Amino acid sequence: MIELKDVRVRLAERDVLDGLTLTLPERRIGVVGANGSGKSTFARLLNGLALPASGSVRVLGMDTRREAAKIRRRVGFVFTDPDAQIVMPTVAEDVAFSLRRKGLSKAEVNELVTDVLSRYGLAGHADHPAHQLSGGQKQLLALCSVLVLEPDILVMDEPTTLLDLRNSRQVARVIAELPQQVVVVSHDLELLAGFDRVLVLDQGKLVADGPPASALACYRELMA
Ligand SMILES: Nc1ncnc2c1ncn2[C@@H]1O[C@H](COP(=O)(O)OP(=O)(O)OP(=O)(O)O)[C@@H](O)[C@H]1O
Repeated sequence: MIELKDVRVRLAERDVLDGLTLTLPERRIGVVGANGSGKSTFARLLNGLALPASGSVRVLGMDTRREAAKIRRRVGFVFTDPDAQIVMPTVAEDVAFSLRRKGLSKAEVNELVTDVLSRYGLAGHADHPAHQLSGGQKQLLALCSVLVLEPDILVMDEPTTLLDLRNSRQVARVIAELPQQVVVVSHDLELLAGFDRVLVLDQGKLVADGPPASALACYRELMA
């Protein structure tokens, strides 16, 4: 559960989000809006990477201002650029690196890594250099490295921006099958069409909020 109460975010002496009051219990939540409308800032609010200047953000019952470290352990964040998230030389090592703080044995780590890579079609690439994967495979690897930690909530900032239609659809299928709550910032309207709820931001304000059909119609009108 995610709850925002009268949230305002200021960056460089400007309100980039304002007046956001939301309760988000749905499993698949999309966020759409023009460039610069505040979507990434909204995503960053959900794990305490951005903090409200006023109002409050509560995630899993915790206030992001007071318990950001705890929240970050339970909210997985997938950034737009997978290269920024890949830190180890090979695919398997990169996923294993995510598990370094879990205190698991080598065999347990190997089992979890093998399992997540095979679930997302990367098993054959386990020993390949991570930076030589295609853009889509890198995006899947970044997702694997977050999912292996079994977060309670997954936040994704434009997860299909770099992808062709086939890989976008693969990520859409992955998202559809995930058991946890997922919040996705995206310009990919095909992806968001299958979600439970879509928020439309414009100049830092929530201008539409509802099922994808009506929210995306509002977004299209805004962009016309
Ligand atoms: N660190 C920062 N310092 C100052 N201003 C910032 C900072 N980060 C973002 N902004 C500003 O806040 C506003 C919202 O940015 P944000 O990245 O949240 O928008 P967005 O909707 O995700 O945009 P896009 O679709 O282009 O990724 C923009 O005007 C941006 O210039």
